[in-house]
Amino acid sequence: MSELPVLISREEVMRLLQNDDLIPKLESVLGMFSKRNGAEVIQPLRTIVPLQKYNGFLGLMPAYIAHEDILAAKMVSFYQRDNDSVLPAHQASVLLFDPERGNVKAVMDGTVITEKRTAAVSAISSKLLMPPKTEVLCILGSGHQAVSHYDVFTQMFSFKEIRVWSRRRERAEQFARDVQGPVTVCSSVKQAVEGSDVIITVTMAKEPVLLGEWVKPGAHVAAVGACRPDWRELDNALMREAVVYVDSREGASTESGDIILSGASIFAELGEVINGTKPAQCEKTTVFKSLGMGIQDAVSAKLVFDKWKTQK
Ligand SMILES: NC(=O)C1=CN([C@@H]2O[C@H](COP(=O)(O)OP(=O)(O)OC[C@H]3O[C@@H](n4cnc5c(N)ncnc54)[C@H](O)[C@@H]3O)[C@@H](O)[C@H]2O)C=CC1
Ligand SMILES: O=C(O)C1=NCCCC1
Repeated sequence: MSELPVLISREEVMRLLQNDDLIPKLESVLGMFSKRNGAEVIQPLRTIVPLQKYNGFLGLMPAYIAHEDILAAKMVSFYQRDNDSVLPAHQASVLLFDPERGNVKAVMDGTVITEKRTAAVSAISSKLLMPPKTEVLCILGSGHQAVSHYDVFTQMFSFKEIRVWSRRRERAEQFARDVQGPVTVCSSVKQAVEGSDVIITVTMAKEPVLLGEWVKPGAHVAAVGACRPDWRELDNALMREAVVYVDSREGASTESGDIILSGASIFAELGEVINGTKPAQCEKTTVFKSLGMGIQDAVSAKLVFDKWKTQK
């Protein structure tokens, strides 16, 4: 009989999953994915179960990475909650399997994995696509992803100024108190965005909050929210003027309202830039439209499990 799976808590995932280990693994798997070798990386389009009654969704995200022999599946629920709801917007678990035997080796918190790997991928997009001289970082939204993005961006880059905007100013002020280091709280998106070199959108908006007319030519936008085909964070002007990069063409063409509804064309996947088969057009305004991928969760879960084994 196979052994029972180990349970790895949120706190342990938080401690064990470090950006220094995570970023090279993500770069490598994104590159592998973009080679479209179906025997090497298997990641079906995520299945979404809408929960209309509760204004929510359940996403199922399996993946297999052959040369590292990683088989994993994340289940993630996400909800459009009222501003004052005490319930979390996103919750996730990751199952890590033994690919040979088929048993589950570990069940671990996937919420922290989602926060950290999403922010790490945005940091990779910025490393590749931001303008050579970057001084101002702008974060639109002040929730969980805002915090994880702040953490990895301040670890990897040095900005002269970091700005935050949130629908409610007091949330942006709370964010500024919670993070380590100075943050300018802005009263409008326009004020936050104008003059920024890197802009991160991490909101639950369904309509555009970021307008192209405010964006400095040559800036890089990491667009993380709006993960449904009828949701938007960016307006048509920005989507059509910028050079658009994505994590997965299939994912973006199916799930991203910013891409589908604007009619913008996708220039490249991040993995193609990593592989050197498509250029990083840093001199132009660039948008990285992130949707999230099962392979990102799979490499994260394997890192957590391997570290957990050495430390138990
Ligand atoms: N691309 C990816 O891989 C992933 C994307 N996401 C997406 O990232 C976004 C942020 O996620 P979390 O930080 O975990 O959520 P959260 O609930 O912690 O924070 C959401 C933020 O959006 C703001 N917001 C809500 N409705 C808004 C509106 N109509 N206009 C402007 N701001 C609004 C809230 O005030 C809050 O600051 C969500 O859209 C989520 O679905 C989350 C996980 C992975
Ligand atoms: O990749 C993920 O995980 C998610 N992406 C879109 C929104 C929910 C979680």
